Amino acid sequence: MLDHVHNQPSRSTMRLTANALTKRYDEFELSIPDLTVEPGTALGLVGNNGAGKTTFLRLVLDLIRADDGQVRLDGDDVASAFDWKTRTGSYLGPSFLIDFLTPDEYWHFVGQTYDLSEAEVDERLTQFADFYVDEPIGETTKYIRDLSTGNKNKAGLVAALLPAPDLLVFDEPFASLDPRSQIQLKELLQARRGDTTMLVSSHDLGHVTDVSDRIAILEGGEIVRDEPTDPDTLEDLTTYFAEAIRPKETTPADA
Ligand SMILES: Nc1ncnc2c1ncn2[C@@H]1O[C@H](COP(=O)(O)OP(=O)(O)OP(=O)(O)O)[C@@H](O)[C@H]1O
Repeated sequence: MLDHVHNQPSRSTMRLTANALTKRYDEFELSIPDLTVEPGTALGLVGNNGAGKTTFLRLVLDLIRADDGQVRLDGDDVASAFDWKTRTGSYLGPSFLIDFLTPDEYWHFVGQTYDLSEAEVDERLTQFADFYVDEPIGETTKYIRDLSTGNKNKAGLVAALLPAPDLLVFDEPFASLDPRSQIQLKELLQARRGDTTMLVSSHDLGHVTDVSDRIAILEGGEIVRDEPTDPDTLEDLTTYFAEAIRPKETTPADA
């Protein structure tokens, strides 16, 4: 879609809704009765190992099928519609990568799938030159399979950001990145706030708070808290998880 005043692609971000969403694995059940993420909102997902964060993100991306309910993006059920795929960038981990390609080859391959020309991909990659520093962008020679874990993740994160999608979905995007890259990634995500709907799962409470408008806590497959971020969010989250390992002391009056 073109913005005819500026002859540029017009910005439109995506609304995500989940209704009666259920996914079962043996003893585990993810159950999200009703969730809406408004266009341009960044939703952070936190929760202990096995809480269901990745399962939810995989359902959003139609990588697995729900047992009940659905995820809709701008009203379209992700399990049957296609349009959202060309408007979504995602990176859930190294299994997303094609590891017999170099990062440059991979980024151009991804660019083609989003109908970007070679020149557009090259132009867009310049914004990541300080972020992906293992080898200069445009001159990468190492195959993805030979990269360090952090550099693999950076190659995947660049590929997700490259198409400037309306929806970004990231699972543990800060994992294995060096501190400098973590700060740069935060800046890259913060620059898109308001323009892009984002789902970001992370165990780094500080980073996820910094890049999110809302934080949802998942516990045992359910969203047990979902609140806008504010200056107290990081402390509140830290207290929440600390209390899970050190339950509040009971006072004599409670006994
Ligand atoms: N393909 C599968 N087959 C069986 N069980 C699965 C499968 N995928 C996920 N699970 C189970 O679903 C539950 C939720 O897993 P999930 O990966 O969504 O959690 P998570 O919150 O992302 O955890 P982590 O923080 O460790 O990444 C776990 O009990 C997990 O074992």
